[in-house]
Amino acid sequence: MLEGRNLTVRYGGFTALNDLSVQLRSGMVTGLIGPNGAGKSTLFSVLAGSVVPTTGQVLFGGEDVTSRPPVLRARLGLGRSFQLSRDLAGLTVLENLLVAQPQRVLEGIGAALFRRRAIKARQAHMIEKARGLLLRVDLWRLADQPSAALSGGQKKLLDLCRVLMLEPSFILLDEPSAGVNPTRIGEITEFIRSLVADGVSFGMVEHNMGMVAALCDQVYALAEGKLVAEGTFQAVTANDDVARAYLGVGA
Ligand SMILES: Nc1ncnc2c1ncn2[C@@H]1O[C@H](COP(=O)(O)OP(=O)(O)OP(=O)(O)O)[C@@H](O)[C@H]1O
Repeated sequence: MLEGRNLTVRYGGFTALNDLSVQLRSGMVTGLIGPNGAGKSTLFSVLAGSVVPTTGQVLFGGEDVTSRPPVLRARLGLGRSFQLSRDLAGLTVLENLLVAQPQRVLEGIGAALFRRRAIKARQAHMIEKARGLLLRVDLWRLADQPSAALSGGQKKLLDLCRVLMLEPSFILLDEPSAGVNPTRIGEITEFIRSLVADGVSFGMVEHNMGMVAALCDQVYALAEGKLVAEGTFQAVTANDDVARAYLGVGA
């Protein structure tokens, strides 16, 4: 489980998150929804480790990770999506996955003798892993193409495959439907579903309510840095306070 306890984030005098607590349970997909400026991205960043909360705690699998940066959270099995960066856009589809793996440096005198063989074996293993993932999302046929040539939806799938190279147990997704042609959103939804069936848990910030309805087992609705409602998609969207928050009407 990924848990945020009493999270507050202040930027100068502005409170972006106000004593907010969430529990993103294992084995399911949790959606973080709310109108613009509600604090979703801030909460995502705090859970992922790129923002340290002013007060409050983040626990992953019961361990306090509040001040651990994303790279250390990744080692514990917490992955997060990144938009395709300009650096990676110049690489091929396959290369994008091969750079995802952190280098494991072999140490010691004896290790030096075996290093070259170990690196070769490791590369072969990574290529096999990347191939398996790319086959699942129908991108293997484009393995040697520059990733910049992919469609918005294909880039999202590639982005997700890059996260999966690190074999996380829990993945945070920042707007998986953003920049994707609406007719292709179903493919991303299906891939996430298949990963949940494999045992991967997800938390996602998402504006597309169709995708939230199709994927999320539990939903947290935020407004003005606070929690407005939590529960199933149906329960949360039927909540009057949530409706008011989206309409911008004072409670
Ligand atoms: N680094 C920052 N410095 C100052 N204010 C910030 C900073 N980051 C976010 N904010 C403010 O905190 C509030 C919450 O922003 P956040 O991006 O978390 O909202 P959001 O729910 O993700 O919105 P959107 O759906 O528009 O992305 C906003 O009013 C925003 O202007």
